[in-house]
Amino acid sequence: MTLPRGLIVSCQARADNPLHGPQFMGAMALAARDGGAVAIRANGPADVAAVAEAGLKVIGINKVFSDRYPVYITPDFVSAAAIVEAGAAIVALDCTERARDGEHPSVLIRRIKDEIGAEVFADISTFEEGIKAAGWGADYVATTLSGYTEATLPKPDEPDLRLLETLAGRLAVPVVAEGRFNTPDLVRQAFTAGAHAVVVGTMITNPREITRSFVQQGVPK
Ligand SMILES: CC(=O)N[C@H](C=O)[C@@H](O)[C@H](O)[C@H](O)COP(=O)(O)O
Repeated sequence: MTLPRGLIVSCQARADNPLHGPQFMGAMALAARDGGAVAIRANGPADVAAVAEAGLKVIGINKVFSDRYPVYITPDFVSAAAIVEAGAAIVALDCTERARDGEHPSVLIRRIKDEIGAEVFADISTFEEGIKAAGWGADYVATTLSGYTEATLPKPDEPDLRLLETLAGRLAVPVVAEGRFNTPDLVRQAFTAGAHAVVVGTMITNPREITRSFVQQGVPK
């Protein structure tokens, strides 16, 4: 287990976001590091290589979208190998048992650990998925996909503290809180509920969404 305890900042911006690109994500990672983050989560080889410059542990993902399958977070071995090559020591992947084009997550976990020597961070959405992922050998289990799978829709505004707490009470591997931990108070609650670390994305690294939230909640119509 190499992931430090503390705040992890997710530095991601899709192609439609004005901050898309490794230059911006690299700068975000430096800012997060200087603010006290202990690790960075980033998407795709170019961004992973850029955020690695900050010198923190990188949890890499490789989003590959398909018309036919719902799984998109590092869906196969090739996508995992590419981000390890770019500098990620930890690979996060969808460990739900939803349909995918290729190997089962249990096989992917074993191959990533044995063939490329990276740790595996399991993104799950339910208690059962978390138990299974740990049984398959995942080094970390995270609540990332709660609210995003058929079993957990519709997505609430709040994070899934209950899932976090039940997993942390049961698993021997570290459980990471991720998804809608939008305030320092929610981060504190996550640690109280047993989180080893907490990943915050949107509320730190997405100024467009932060602005939208101010406009929607603060500006009179
Ligand atoms: C479901 C999915 O694809 N989540 C992604 C996973 O990498 C990211 O889009 C999220 O921003 C990240 O999980 C952090 O969560 P939040 O932005 O809520 O703090």
